[in-house]
Amino acid sequence: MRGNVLIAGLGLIGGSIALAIKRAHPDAVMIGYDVSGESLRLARSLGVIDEAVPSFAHAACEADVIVLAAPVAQTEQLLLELVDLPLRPHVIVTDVGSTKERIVKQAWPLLEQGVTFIGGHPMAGSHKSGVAAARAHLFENAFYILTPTEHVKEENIVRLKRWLEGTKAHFVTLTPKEHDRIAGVISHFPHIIAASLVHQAQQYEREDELVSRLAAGGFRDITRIASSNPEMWRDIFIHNKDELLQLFDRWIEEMKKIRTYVADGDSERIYQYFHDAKQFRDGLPVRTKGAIPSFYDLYVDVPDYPGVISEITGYLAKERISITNIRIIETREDIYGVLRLSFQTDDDRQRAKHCIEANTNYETYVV
Ligand SMILES: NC(=O)C1=CN([C@@H]2O[C@H](COP(=O)(O)OP(=O)(O)OC[C@H]3O[C@@H](n4cnc5c(N)ncnc54)[C@H](O)[C@@H]3O)[C@@H](O)[C@H]2O)C=CC1
Ligand SMILES: O=C(O)C(=O)Cc1ccc(O)cc1
Repeated sequence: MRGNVLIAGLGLIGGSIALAIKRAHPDAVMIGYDVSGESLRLARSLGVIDEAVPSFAHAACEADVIVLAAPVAQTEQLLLELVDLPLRPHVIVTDVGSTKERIVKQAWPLLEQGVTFIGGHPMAGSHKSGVAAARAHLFENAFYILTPTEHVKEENIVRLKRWLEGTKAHFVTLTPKEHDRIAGVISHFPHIIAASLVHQAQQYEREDELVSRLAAGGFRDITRIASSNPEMWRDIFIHNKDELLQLFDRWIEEMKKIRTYVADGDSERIYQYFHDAKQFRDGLPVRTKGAIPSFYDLYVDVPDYPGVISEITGYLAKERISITNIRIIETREDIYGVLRLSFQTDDDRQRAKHCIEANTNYETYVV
């Protein structure tokens, strides 16, 4: 498809959407806007956008598709800015925010003006942020929720899906309320649990500094998302307050229940508790990418000679370090190294780094 695609907010998600759209529609002109001049420059130099613009309003009026990819509070502001602008009549406005009810509500004045707004949420990402972490394949196989209101014509939903087909995501239509309820359980609330576990460990560490030295394995796995962007999660919690308050209440009841089993030494119930959780979790559909992405990348500056990849994978295989993805990146001044290796866990990545450094003279980088 041809046309001007304006991405407002060039971070991890805006950048990844831009790359995915360009991959499927090479003739589209990708135009970027960001309040941060640095993000804008970086997006341009990484080739994530074709043009960087200083004015959102001006670019919006020339756009055929507008993707709002700022944090949710700023997305509300951007929606306000769009009201009363002389937008192109066929423009499709969408967003990528992690919450939907407040955003869709904020889009009502636009919808009433006859502008097509379709709320969106690609349900994949990372605890990383910024355009440097953007990938065209970030959303492959992930669910991409759309929350069109009844104002939106079916043909425009189809048109948006075509624009977004390079994401290779699976589109699912939900109401904004349904979205916020489900995202609350499986995405938002777990971030509070992860953060609270970290807080708890930090309090214990005041009594014994061994706590953080010994925190590894399971603790690191379950608390990975506590390293996410605090601003982004603050805004999500403010937006999805009602659902989250209910989740807090249910979680407290859940903790009381299992606490009683432990206090009573009720081994059968404790066993059953873990057993049932394992059964449900083991039955969850496995996706190669999506809600829990593997995002532990190591860049290796390798010389350009045949066999260099098998040399490196050979060293890793000897130490039984599994690689989840391997890719040669075109040499560019602003990308570290040329070989990108992805691992399932941070521990694997660290082991790989030591292994490569021990066996070769190649420089390794964790970005
Ligand atoms: N990080 C993740 O894993 C996921 C995030 N989301 C949603 O995507 C949106 C963006 O998140 P990320 O890309 O992770 O954040 P990010 O921090 O990587 O990027 C956000 C970008 O928006 C820019 N920005 C802030 N205010 C702006 C404004 N008023 N106008 C234009 N640009 C503005 C920032 O300068 C930054 O470059 C959020 O709404 C988030 O809820 C959705 C799915 C996954
Ligand atoms: O790091 C992770 O696994 C995430 O939790 C990614 C994520 C963050 C926000 C979303 O709205 C959707 C997915």
